[in-house]
Amino acid sequence: MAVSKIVLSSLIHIRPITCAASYHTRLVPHPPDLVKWIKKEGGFVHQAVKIFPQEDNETYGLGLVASQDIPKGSLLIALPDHIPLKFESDAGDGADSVLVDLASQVPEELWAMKLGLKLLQERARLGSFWWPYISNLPETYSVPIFFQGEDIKNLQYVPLLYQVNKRCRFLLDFDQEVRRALASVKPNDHPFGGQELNASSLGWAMSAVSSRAFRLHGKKLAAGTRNEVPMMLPLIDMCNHSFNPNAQIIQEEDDSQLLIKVVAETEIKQNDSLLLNYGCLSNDLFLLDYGFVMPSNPYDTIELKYEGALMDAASMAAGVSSPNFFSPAAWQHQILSQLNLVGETAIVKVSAYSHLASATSSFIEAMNITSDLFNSQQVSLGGPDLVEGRLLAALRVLLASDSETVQKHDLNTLQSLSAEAPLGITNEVAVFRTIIALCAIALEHFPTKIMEDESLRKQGVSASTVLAIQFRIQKKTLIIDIMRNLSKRVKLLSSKETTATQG
Ligand SMILES: C[S@@+](CC[C@H](N)C(=O)[O-])C[C@H]1O[C@@H](n2cnc3c(N)ncnc32)[C@H](O)[C@@H]1O
Repeated sequence: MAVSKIVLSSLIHIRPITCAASYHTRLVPHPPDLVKWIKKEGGFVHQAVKIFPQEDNETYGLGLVASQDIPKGSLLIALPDHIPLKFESDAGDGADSVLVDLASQVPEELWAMKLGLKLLQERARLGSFWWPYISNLPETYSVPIFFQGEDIKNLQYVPLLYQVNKRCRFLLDFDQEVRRALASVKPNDHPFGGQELNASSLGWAMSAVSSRAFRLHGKKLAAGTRNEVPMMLPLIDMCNHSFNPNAQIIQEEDDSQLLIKVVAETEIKQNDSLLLNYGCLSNDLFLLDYGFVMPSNPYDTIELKYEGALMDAASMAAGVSSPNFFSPAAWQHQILSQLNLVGETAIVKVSAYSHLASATSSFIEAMNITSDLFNSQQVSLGGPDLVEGRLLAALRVLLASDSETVQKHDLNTLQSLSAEAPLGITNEVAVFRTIIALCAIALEHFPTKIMEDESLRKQGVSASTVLAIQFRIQKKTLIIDIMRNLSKRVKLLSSKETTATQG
């Protein structure tokens, strides 16, 4: 069996997520009242703020709702400094030093696991100060590390499959590290009160943190500045996400204590949910870290490999083929280097992933995908820029007929979509047609069509299958939207060209 399949089934077998489990279900059946606890600890909760199940979407789980109209600018929640759960590595007993050692083995990009260790420690500690908070956390998370193998395949999007596999692989390896570290620990120094951890409980903690922590200012440093520190904010983290939020988090210093507040950014009507903006993230990150997908996400992108053969195939399909894709002139090559689109950086990218290379390659073999995809440059389409500047500039330059016109422009102009046709209309049309063809190639790589996805989604499939299907529908819709947008631009440019010729 391929390593990846073991990876995936391990996570699933250790802590099965049964169909009955819902994202409403908390760690204990009747957890303490979070609002009462915050107030008892000196915090503030607006009298109209209530915890409520969000009924319109299964993955929403619980949320905060206004039980009456709340004027703009009102203080909704305030947490004194001792309530947020942070990983403070300078506290000093034996148990903490084991935790600090383990945390030091977590790669920076998986920072949520560091705070996750602290969360697990507090979850295991009898009489933990944070138990009223922790017992209110969801029992399960809808992130893809807990998907069945079939649903991981159902995502159909290689860059995300790669990230999911990377996280699963990390959790299995880290499970071993944790076991090794705990084997030699004295009972009094055991950071988890003698309880064993496994990949599944580590995955629970990592997901709890990635889906709920906020990065805010931490303690004051000697230089008077403050670091950005991830922290879990009880009650505040009951707010769901929107790109049009009606609430925002602010931090205030009060007698050198940091106070964390949530304030109404707009007027909030009775029965409206309190919504925060978690960030301008792609659906890959929303799904990996939070376990949901944003429909029509303006920050979603698709990743493509920048590679001569692919660009050539696309330009050929667009009817604008150029030998330059395989053998750029020296001046073109120089610009490609400035754009980081030749050889060297490919190696840097691969080495960043190299500790997971073996797991990844078997996963990718199992998925029938060539690992070559990760050996090349990634460029993106979509998001606010529509076309990543590096790709735009590379195509403009490679499809340009002479160096003189190109030399008239700086790299920023060449990378900008709003710089209208800097190398002439014919060049710009050829560039857009090539990108449209790239989109068509990307679309063909998905094994199913949107219509098939839609009908599958209606067939009473599991919540994680629905999520995987939603994810891939959004990616395909994004590609089609990019093609539409660029086609419009081509039409507009072509009509300008015709007018100019007729004139
Ligand atoms: C910070 S918590 C918010 C409180 C959470 N709903 C609960 O039940 O505890 C983030 C989680 O809420 C859900 N969520 C938040 N915003 C969402 C949205 N716009 N669409 C779907 N699910 C959302 C996701 O499950 C996400 O992982």
